[in-house]
Amino acid sequence: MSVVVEGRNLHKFYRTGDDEVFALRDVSLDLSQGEMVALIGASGSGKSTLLACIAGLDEPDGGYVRVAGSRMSHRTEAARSQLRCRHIGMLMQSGTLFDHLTMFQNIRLQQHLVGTGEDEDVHQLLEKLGLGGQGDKLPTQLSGGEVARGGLAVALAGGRAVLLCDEPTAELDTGTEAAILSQIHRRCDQGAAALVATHSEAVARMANRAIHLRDGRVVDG
Ligand SMILES: Nc1ncnc2c1ncn2[C@@H]1O[C@H](COP(=O)(O)OP(=O)(O)OP(=O)(O)O)[C@@H](O)[C@H]1O
Repeated sequence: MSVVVEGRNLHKFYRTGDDEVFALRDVSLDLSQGEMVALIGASGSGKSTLLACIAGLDEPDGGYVRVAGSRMSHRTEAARSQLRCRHIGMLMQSGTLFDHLTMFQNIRLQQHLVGTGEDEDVHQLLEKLGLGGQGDKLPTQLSGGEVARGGLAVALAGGRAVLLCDEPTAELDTGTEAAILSQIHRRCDQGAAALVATHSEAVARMANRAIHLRDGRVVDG
């Protein structure tokens, strides 16, 4: 299977006052089509920073990221956004849905950004995630578990090649966790690559392999 995300020698540090925090130290990784990879590490080990650098939401201070053959890092914000919209679906703990749009409209917006337009059936996507009949509701009218599944619907919309998930099942009941994981897994079976930052053993068990981070470095198990 071909490599869709390539991260090489990534370094990232944050400066707060006189202090520097090294969030990533020489991190390299490949994600290939069809694989679900768990990103595991203690709080503060650099998981969110790595996801942000891959997604082009942040720039690494050293090294580079390529997504679907195009350079993501060290480009203008507009170029990074365009590449992200086209190739990356993101599932965060919060903030992936627009509160003033219904679930249906949230998904349509993503499809529009990806350019898949009317090809994909929104009702079917909602149905698959157990949200049939919730399409006309605003995210604020849904439960926590429904919002989480709605976030996944948005991440899956448009059939993008890469899924980046940051603690997608934290604080969810086991039923919702299982529903979300099985949909991520299914999308990988269809050819996507997923990187899932997690503390959850259930996620780690379901993944094809795991990348462990400690103090910003990739370590063995
Ligand atoms: N904007 C920032 N400014 C300063 N330091 C930051 C910033 N963002 C992250 N850090 C620091 O960088 C390190 C890595 O943080 P990061 O959020 O990537 O870890 P994480 O593994 O995702 O943690 P968690 O599991 O708690 O979400 C931590 O030491 C954190 O305090």
